Amino acid sequence: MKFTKMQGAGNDYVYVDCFKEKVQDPAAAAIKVSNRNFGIGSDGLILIMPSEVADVRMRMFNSDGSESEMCGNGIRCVAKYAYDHGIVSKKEITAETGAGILTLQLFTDGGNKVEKVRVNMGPPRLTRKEIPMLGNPDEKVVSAPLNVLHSTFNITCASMGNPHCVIFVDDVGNFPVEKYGPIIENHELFPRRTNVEFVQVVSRTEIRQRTWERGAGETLACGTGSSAVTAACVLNGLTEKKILNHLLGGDLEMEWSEDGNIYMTGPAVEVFSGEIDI
Ligand SMILES: N[C@H](CCC[C@H](N)C(=O)O)C(=O)O
Repeated sequence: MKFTKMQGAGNDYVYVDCFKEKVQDPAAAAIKVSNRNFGIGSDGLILIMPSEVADVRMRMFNSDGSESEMCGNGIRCVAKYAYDHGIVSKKEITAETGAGILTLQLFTDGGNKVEKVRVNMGPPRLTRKEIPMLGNPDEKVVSAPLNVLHSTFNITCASMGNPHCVIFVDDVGNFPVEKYGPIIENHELFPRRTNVEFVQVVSRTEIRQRTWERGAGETLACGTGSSAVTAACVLNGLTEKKILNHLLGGDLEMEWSEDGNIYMTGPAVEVFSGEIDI
């Protein structure tokens, strides 16, 4: 199988061009290629596929083999791959994902390669039934208490096609993400598990985020997570609607626009290509 390794803000995936390649068992392939000792090393596997309703289609598998509806850092890399490798020739493209059809705007460098992508991530879905979460299906979850081990956290939850649970902390750099992340990911409140974002508010326009991803553990960045966090910051009255988010692997520019959609702008980088037996 031919592949291309790409990363967006340090959130790295193995990308396969399914305009050319066929992947029989993507869940098994994701587990194999993601392994950082016995495989290529990545947070998961992303398939770049033809679509009947958009310019390109993305399917995304976590490093544990589970499939997610959406991946924010991944969709920017899919757009870069599609443009740089001649699948599309426009700078505004559409992509079919498990979270619907998204519109992306591509920004190129001097060599006409994509270096930055702005994605309309759509609106945050805020009710329990949309996330999904147990409890009153039509209720929003904004700063609701959740007991974990011997601590109580106030959680704000949103779906960007995939589920997110946002928790504000004082010192995100020293927060024990590995201790609380997996317990919240697998908490009975979330029937499809959840991604967990820990966030420190720096100012009305700047935040820091660390992410415990469903199916992958702590990663250097999460684009859908950053979108859910943007909504959570505003819903809790902590920031403006336009913020700069510092993640472990880089920065994302975020905006919850007046049109109700969340816009994410960030880098997309091709690292190397190769072939692997699967
Ligand atoms: N890192 C990705 C999200 C992966 C989400 C995945 N872990 C899930 O199961 O939903 C992003 O940039 O949006």
